[in-house]
Amino acid sequence: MRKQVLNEWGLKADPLFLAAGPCSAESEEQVLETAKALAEAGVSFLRAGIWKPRTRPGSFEGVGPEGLVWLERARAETGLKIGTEVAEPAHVEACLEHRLDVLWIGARTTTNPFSVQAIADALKGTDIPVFVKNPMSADVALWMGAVERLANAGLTRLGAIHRGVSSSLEMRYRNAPAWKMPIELMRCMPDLPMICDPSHICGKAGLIPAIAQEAMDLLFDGLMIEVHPNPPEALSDAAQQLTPKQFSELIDGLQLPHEKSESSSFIHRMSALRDGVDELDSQMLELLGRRMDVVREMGALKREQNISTLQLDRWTEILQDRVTRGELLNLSEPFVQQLMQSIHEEAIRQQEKDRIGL
Ligand SMILES: C=C(O[C@@H]1C=C(C(=O)O)C=C[C@H]1O)C(=O)O
Repeated sequence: MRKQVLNEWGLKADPLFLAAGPCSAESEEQVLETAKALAEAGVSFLRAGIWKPRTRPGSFEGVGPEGLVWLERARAETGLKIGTEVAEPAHVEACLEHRLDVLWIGARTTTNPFSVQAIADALKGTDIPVFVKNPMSADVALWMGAVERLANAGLTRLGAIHRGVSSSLEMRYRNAPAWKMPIELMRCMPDLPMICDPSHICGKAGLIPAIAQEAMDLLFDGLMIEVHPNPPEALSDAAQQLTPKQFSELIDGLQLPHEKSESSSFIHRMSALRDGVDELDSQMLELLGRRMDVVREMGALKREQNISTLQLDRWTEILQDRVTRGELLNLSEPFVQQLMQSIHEEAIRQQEKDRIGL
């Protein structure tokens, strides 16, 4: 259904919505060469950064409005639709002047509601499709807020792009995939088209196919992928851009799963397994409830003796022990850590609730 909406906006989404093109427009030749190579690959729109927000100054910051002329020429020569990232009202005005087909708001901009509101105001009276990338931090409310600001400005053709979140703990990827964020947005805004940007999650070309496939398995409607005719020479994000050939191979190799099956044996077997999960979840919740009963009793004892709620040595010992036990049960360290941290936070809340009367 979300794919159908994209098709209605004139953005080809069958079987997949695909946005591809260079991280940055660098020269007219580079834009045209990429566009021609992608015209055959069934992409929904040609993407190219015109204004590049870089982490530190001094690196290539985009060619500016001149690049919009190159995009228009690419559209005229190939028939591809064209889109770029906007970060401020002046960008919006320039893009509307050059009749871009699609815009997106980048992760850094989504982080700031002032910027998003200024863009929404500049877009009032138009109904150009706008995609909102997730904010840099794992904050779904900010992401939803940006979509809502655009909707409140009267825009109806809205979508989301997931590009991962920065994390000091993530070693493998440039940005942690943090799939729970787009999944939560899909749950809260089920009609919003949801695209994945594996280029920014991965940061390295070689990792992109696996993440693109994972996005398909998680019901994303499409992909936005950086493609450059000569990635090593790219002026920005050289390591994560694919050649047009690599892009086509990636798309050809994707498996597109269905959400539901008609097979009665599958339905029957899944239903039995789901009953098992329901039962285990119910036992798990009961155990957690009992754990909290014990925790509250400890809280009462501490209160009587004026002992601190937080017991750092005990907590450190618990965390280490549970991670080790989890590994024996095939549970990953980050998962057990997060689980135990959530449980500990609730334990503190329960003990403090009795203590400070919250
Ligand atoms: C339950 C206690 O209080 C806190 C909660 C803990 C827990 O949930 O396991 C551990 C240490 C304390 O920070 C305790 O002191 O043992």
